[in-house]
This record gives sequence, C-alpha cells and structure tokens, in this order.
Amino acid sequence: MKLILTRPDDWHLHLRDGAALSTVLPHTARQFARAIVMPNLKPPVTTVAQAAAYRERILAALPAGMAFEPLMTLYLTDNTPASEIRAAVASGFVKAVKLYPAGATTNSDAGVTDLARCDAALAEMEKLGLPLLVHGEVTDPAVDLFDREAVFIDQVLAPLLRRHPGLRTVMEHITTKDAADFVAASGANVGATITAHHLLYNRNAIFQGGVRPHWYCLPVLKRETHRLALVRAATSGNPKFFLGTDSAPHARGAKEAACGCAGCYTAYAAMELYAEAFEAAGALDRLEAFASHFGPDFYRLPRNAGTITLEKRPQAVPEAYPYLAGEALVPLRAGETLAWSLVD
Ligand SMILES: NC(=O)N[C@@H](CC(=O)O)C(=O)O
Ligand SMILES: [Zn+2]
Ligand SMILES: [Zn+2]
Repeated sequence: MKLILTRPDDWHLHLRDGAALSTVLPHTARQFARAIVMPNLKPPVTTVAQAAAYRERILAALPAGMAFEPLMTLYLTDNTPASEIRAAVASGFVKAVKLYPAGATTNSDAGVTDLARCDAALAEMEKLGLPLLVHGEVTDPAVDLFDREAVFIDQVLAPLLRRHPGLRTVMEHITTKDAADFVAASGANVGATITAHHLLYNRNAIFQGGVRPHWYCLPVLKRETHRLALVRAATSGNPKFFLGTDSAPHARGAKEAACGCAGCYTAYAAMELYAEAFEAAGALDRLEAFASHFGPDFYRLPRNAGTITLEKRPQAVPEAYPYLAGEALVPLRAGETLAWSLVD
C-alpha cells in the first residue's frame, strides 16, 4: 500500500543549534518542506536579530540538494516590547511568538512570569495578526503534574483570550481532552498542534516494565481517555487541529539520568509515526489534511506544491544516531520496527 500526500510541514519543532542541529535537520528536511522552529535555545531567541542569525545557521547546516524553509519564532519574555513585534512582522521570516511559562519545560527559565507584563506585546500581536504559540502548563508546584494543562486553560488561556479575543493562538502539543474540547469550542483564531507520540501512547508507556526515559516529554503523556480524545480531534477533519511533532532531541546521557530531560525524538520518522496512528484509527484518508493543509491554512501560508510517498513497508529503527561529540541520540522506538516507510 502507498500513500501520496501533499508535502507536509511541521508546525512545532526543536532543531537546537551547532552539532545537534546538523544531526537532526536532515531528518526533518527529508520529510517536511517547512517547520515552525522553537526559540528555546540557550540563550533563548528573543529578538528578530537573533532569529535572523539562527535562521542563517539553520540554512548553513542544510545538506546540499535539500530544500527546507525554517519559519522562525521569538521567545516571549516579560520585557518583549511592542516594537519587537512590529519588527517581527516586518521581517517576513518570523511567523509566531512563543509563550513559555517560566520554568515549565526545557530551557524556559527566561520565560514569562506574569502575562500581565506582556500586554503591550500581546496587543500588538492581536492587532497585526502574529500568532501566539503557547506551552500550556501552569508551573505551580502545588498543581499535580497531570493536571497542569487543564489548570492552564482555566487560569491563563481562557482569561488571555477574554482580554485579547482576536489573538491568533496555537495551543501547542495538546495532551488532554480538556484542551481538545477547549480548542474546538473556541473561535477560528484558536488552533492546536498534536504530536505523534501523544496520539500513539498513554502514560503507561513511561512505566512499561520500568522507567522509560525516552517516553518522557512535557506536557507528559496522559491517561488513555485523553489519548483517545486527541485521536478523535486529529482525525476529525476539523482544521483547528494540525501536525506539530515537538520532536525534541536530547543526548542519551541527558535522558538516561537521575534527573532526565523532557523530550521525545521523533523527527527521523515523523510521518511514519503519524501514519501508524491514523491507520490505527481507520482514518488514513484524513492524514493529508492534518499534515499538509490545515497548518498552512491557519498560518495563512500557501500549501506546498510537492508530494511525499509513504509505503506500508517495515523499517528498522536504529538504536541511536550519532549526536554531539561522544554522545548518542536515542530516537523514540529505538531498536523497534515501524510499519510505514517514507520513500526517498
Ligand atoms: N517537549 C519537551 O518535552 N521538551 C521540549 C520543550 C517543550 O516543547 O516543552 C524541549 O525543548 O526539549
Ligand atoms: Zn512545550
Ligand atoms: Zn516543544
């Protein structure tokens, strides 16, 4: 069996920098024409000038003969001025601004401590139509880890959208029925990305016979009822829900550690993993719109002209990819076999 799809895009991706960037970029460029590149570097990408330099490093790391367009984002801080929002829109290559609640996830220490401080920037984004992408978890240590997305909706996102009803907003990597329901019930200016791993796994995967650090990401996998709600949303044909891998590489030593980093590496076989999830739901006919149509439509960008071909042919996943000096990158499903393969 073969599937020919309009070339897809990844609307939520971590490419990192330096040697890590060189490892992971070809995996993404093989599958996707464009990607929304997350700004959580150390230090974070907070200005248009930094985004321009990062974009140049990405293009310089792209192997000859590969085509790929990085869509850049700015990391929102308490101090982002409205003038930086105007510069972002004028640049043409900054496509969104990312909200990380301070301390919520990997490299988010410089994130927003109080959204009230960002009102000038948010008002400018609403006026100019620049999307806000949110990592939707509260950071209050008193809130149970598994409830942080639902509490974020009530305490942060819903009030934000009441203050800025026209703000184009993407709730990133949603993990709960609460988020899927909230997005579906919101206006057309609110969308969501869904990862392959949140469609394929529930939280049992993190504890299958022992602790499995490569299944640990944020927001953490939730229980089966939530996974089923995400599958329903992704396969519903509702254009508010589109593909974002949240592929988030970390060196093996940083994952397999007493305090391991959050993030699943899926870019090496992103479309194969999504095809598996859509096939299991009996919805392969809905994959193309989710992966290739609804994202560009939301971002008001043209859909891609080319195609990719997926084939129902087993693919062995390597134990690891070479990564930083002396370090390996362990992909999700390392050592296993995938049912689908991308045809080169
Ligand atoms: N998703 C993750 O678990 N990790 C991401 C950060 C993020 O998207 O929250 C990372 O940068 O490693
Ligand atoms: Zn995140
Ligand atoms: Zn992410």
